[in-house]
Amino acid sequence: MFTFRSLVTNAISTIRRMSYLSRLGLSEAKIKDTEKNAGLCATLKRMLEEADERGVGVDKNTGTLIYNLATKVKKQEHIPAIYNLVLERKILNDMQLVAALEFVKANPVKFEVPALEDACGVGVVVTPQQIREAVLEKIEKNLGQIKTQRYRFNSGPIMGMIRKELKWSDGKLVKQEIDSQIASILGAKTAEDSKPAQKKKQKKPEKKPATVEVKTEEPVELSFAGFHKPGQNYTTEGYVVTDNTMRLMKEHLERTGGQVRTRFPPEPNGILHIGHAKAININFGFAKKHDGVCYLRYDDTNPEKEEEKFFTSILDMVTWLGYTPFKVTHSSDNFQRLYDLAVELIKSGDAYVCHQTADEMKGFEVKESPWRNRPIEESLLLFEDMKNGKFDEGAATLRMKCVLEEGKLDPVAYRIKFVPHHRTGNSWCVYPTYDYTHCLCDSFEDITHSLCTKEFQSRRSSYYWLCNVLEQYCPVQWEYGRLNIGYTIMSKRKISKLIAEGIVADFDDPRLFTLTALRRRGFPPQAINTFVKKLGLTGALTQLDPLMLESCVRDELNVTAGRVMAVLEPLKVTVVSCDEKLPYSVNVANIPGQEPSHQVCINSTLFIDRSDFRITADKDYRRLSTDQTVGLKHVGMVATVTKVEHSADGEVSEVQVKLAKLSDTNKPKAFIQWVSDYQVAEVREYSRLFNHRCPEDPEEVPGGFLTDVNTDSLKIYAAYVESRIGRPPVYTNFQFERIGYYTVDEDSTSGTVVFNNTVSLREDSGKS
Ligand SMILES: Nc1ncnc2c1ncn2[C@@H]1O[C@H](COP(=O)(O)OP(=O)(O)OP(=O)(O)O)[C@@H](O)[C@H]1O
Ligand SMILES: NC(=O)CC[C@H](N)C(=O)O
Repeated sequence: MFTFRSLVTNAISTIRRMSYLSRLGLSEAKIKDTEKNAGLCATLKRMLEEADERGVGVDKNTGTLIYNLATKVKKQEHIPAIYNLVLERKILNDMQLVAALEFVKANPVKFEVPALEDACGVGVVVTPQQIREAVLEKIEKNLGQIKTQRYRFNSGPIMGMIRKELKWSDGKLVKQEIDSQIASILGAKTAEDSKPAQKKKQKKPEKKPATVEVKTEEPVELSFAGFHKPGQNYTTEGYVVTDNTMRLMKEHLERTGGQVRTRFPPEPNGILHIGHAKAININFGFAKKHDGVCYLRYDDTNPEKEEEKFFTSILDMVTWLGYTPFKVTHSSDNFQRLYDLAVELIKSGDAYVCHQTADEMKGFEVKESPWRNRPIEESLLLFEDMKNGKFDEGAATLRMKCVLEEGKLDPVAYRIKFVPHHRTGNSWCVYPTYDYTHCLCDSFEDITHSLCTKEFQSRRSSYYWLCNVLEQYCPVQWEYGRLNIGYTIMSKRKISKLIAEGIVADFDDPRLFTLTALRRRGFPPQAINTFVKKLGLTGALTQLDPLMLESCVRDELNVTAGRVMAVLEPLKVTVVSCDEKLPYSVNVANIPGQEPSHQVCINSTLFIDRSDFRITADKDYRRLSTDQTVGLKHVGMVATVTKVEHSADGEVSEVQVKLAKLSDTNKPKAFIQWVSDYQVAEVREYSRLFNHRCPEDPEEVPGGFLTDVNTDSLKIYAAYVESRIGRPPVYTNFQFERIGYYTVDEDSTSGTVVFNNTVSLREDSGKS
């Protein structure tokens, strides 16, 4: 309950806090914000006390410098050296302060004060005369523009150039000088000068022609801005510098020659999905861009889930996406080395054998292990017992004495599993965990950038801690956003469920978003790479719409897929008369605007799609009917219906037409595809496997993802396709004119080609 006394005490303490924070010249809002950060408040208080002890007055400028130093500095131990320069009035502005902070960041272990002073321009005086002369020179160079643009002239670039030339000049003085020199050239502002600038009329973008455009765009590139240079690990946020850091870094650089080294580290417990394509592009792409190398490292520390077929298919997919690993390695290559280091970790008192159960360790508010402080000798013996199979599974673990970011205490380094390993057989019954293995394997491989998804951010502290405590070279971990796609699921366990329920055929069912499924559906690897690159390193945390990926696929196939005429539901058309002698052939480019070409031949029997004929046309219907003509693609003919035949059940069974040469007087509303010399092919049409964007979200789908399955996601047609294409190799891409893109499926036989629908021609018709 609030008493009058407590209210008064609170008010007094607020006034006290306010009074020292307000000495810094901060706004009230900033003071309120700062008060929320007890650590920062304590630092600021200490700094002000020091200024008082040394008798240095704190004016507004010094106040701002103090506040900026306290908030921008990454390591508390760097404050005294820089603060000293502030109190000695040697650092006078923010630019110098930033330079000082940069300097200490780049020299984390030791630095001499004169070098620091040099780096932040202590004692460098830029006189008003120097500023005047530099401004004059730039103004003269831009005189023409200044006179025509008058007060609309953008002086920003001049300002930038001068700040570069006269590095420690006072920005305010430079700006004043530029303004005053411009004013002396132009004289007072006129009424015209004060009018708002007229916006340039923007030309309406021209409507895209319906024909195919040849892509001229540069390939999309991922931007890796912000990543550190090899050797500069210690400049990165949160990196921990120890007495060994610089020595280990020097040795690392001697081994690598300063080369960028990354790794793509999948667990070989399933096949890769579209999310992994992002990880592959980031790891291989970054290395490639910097003439570096990327390892493919199988993170094989969970023996029960690993299978040979996964190892093979992972490498297969990396290669398919166009990347070649520098070396293929395995975490298990290092099992002995990792074990030896674990022994060292126990010896240094940084790990212990624990007998808490998995349940006791779960959650975040767990109690400290009662075995945490057991004698080192005891842990050494017990760890050996663990290795020698003297404990049951779950009866003992090796735990590291460190705290994860989220407050989780003492992550497990080793657990017991009586499971033979795919590569090491029965040699081991203790297996290292991700937290123990990953950073050390990165270190052994001299990885410079350990790139992983955001959920590993909370493991950064244990990553750095372990490398440092074992005195191993410590790479830098960088995180990027996970890629998730809507209307599908990617978890291996859930896909297995779909297979078990008979909803999809296997992991490579073209309705899934695994990489093998996308290859089978005809998605070109280049399109997948472009999609991932367009998203960039960050990316939505929510589900992206698959339409974005499909659009990249269309762009790619538009310029690479050969054109073919096909009809999914054939309707027989008999030509009763024709201006040309039948059969009649023409030459058609395989891909518009490109070589080579092929012949299409029309004869007196042809087939069109059922959807392209109606008995009568309404005003929106543009294709063939008894009262409307239609053009036949490529041959320049116009069809007019002369008779319609029906089968016994009343369905249209045949249409008879006469064909006239296309002329200025008989132009039809539309041209349709047709086939004369055809082969029958099986065409599989797919639509989304799930009805909701997030089938795993209980709010969207309370009944669970299995209840959200679209039961109509596969349709099979016995289509007629131009016979000239014969038996094309599996994964050959085609555009079925006016329908969509298709690829040859591996189920094709010597008798029948099976096609999978890749995407429709246009986005809207792709929606199910
Ligand atoms: N959806 C995703 N988006 C981007 N990167 C991913 C995605 N899924 C996994 N990765 C990254 O790919 C690399 C190898 O992944 P690994 O197969 O071990 O991950 P995982 O999380 O087990 O995948 P899964 O989603 O199949 O469970 C890791 O660096 C991981 O962070
Ligand atoms: N750091 C990482 O990239 C994590 C890789 C690891 N194989 C995992 O996903 O569990």
